[in-house]
Amino acid sequence: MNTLLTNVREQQPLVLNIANFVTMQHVADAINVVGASPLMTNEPQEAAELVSVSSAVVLNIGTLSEAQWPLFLAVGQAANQQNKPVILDPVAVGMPYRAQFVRRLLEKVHVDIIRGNASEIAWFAQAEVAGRGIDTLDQETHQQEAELAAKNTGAVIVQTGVVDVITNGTKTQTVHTNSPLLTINVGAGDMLSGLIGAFSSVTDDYFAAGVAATELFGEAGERASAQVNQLPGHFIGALFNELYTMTQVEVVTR
Ligand SMILES: Nc1ncnc2c1ncn2[C@@H]1O[C@H](COP(=O)(O)OP(=O)(O)O)[C@@H](O)[C@H]1O
Ligand SMILES: Cc1ncsc1CCOP(=O)(O)O
Ligand SMILES: [Mg+2]
Repeated sequence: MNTLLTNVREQQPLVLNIANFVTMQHVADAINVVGASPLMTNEPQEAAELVSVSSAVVLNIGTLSEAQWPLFLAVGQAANQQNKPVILDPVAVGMPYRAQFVRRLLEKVHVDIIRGNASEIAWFAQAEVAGRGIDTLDQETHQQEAELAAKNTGAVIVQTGVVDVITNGTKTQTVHTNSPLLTINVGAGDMLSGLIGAFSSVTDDYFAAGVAATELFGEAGERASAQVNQLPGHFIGALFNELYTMTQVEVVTR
């Protein structure tokens, strides 16, 4: 049994999410079925009190707005003040408005883990990896960009792709799973960011939390893809069933 997964199911940590309105239901469900407890908010005035009952905070910029700046700031700073891990999902951060928003945010909030696709992670390395909107167009593994992003930000980087790369800038592991349906499931990355929130709630080793969550999610995706004959229509249900029932994780991690 994956020990961190056991800890999540035993401790049932509350994960506070500033979610995007496209995938928030799937993110809440993914956190819930794995054994943790999701909470979403849109009110900066309750930031400190909600962070006080949470074990981790996930900031997802997918549908951000200038009106939400006080919310991101209040929740991020409350998490820093209360020593709760902060996970950033920088959806489409290469776009100019989002880039300046994240630049401002990183000046005010310490982020512990950044989970993104290769084109999003490349932004933190001042590099370019082809992307369009929420997606990466480049299927190569960009380990150097991920390692530089970690050094630049001081965060653990979880760069997802054909091969997932987890790095703190000096130590790097790659997770090898193959579930193409995850790429065409809008919200797959958002769900993984939520799971990383759950796993980083039960350990101070955010590198290990990133690896364990990525392994679990990748294997659940593989198993679910096989169950639905690689068709997307019923994939999310099969994925939740796997996240709910899996106890063993047998992926290849190097
Ligand atoms: N080309 C791919 N083939 C198989 N799995 C992939 C591929 N790209 C990403 N994944 C998987 O899909 C999930 C979401 O990753 P990704 O699509 O990179 O994030 P986002 O949805 O934020 O763009 C991850 O679990 C990742 O391992
Ligand atoms: C389509 C879309 N637009 C803004 S957020 C979002 C969902 C992004 O989900 P993911 O990054 O997990 O694919
Ligand atoms: Mg994404």
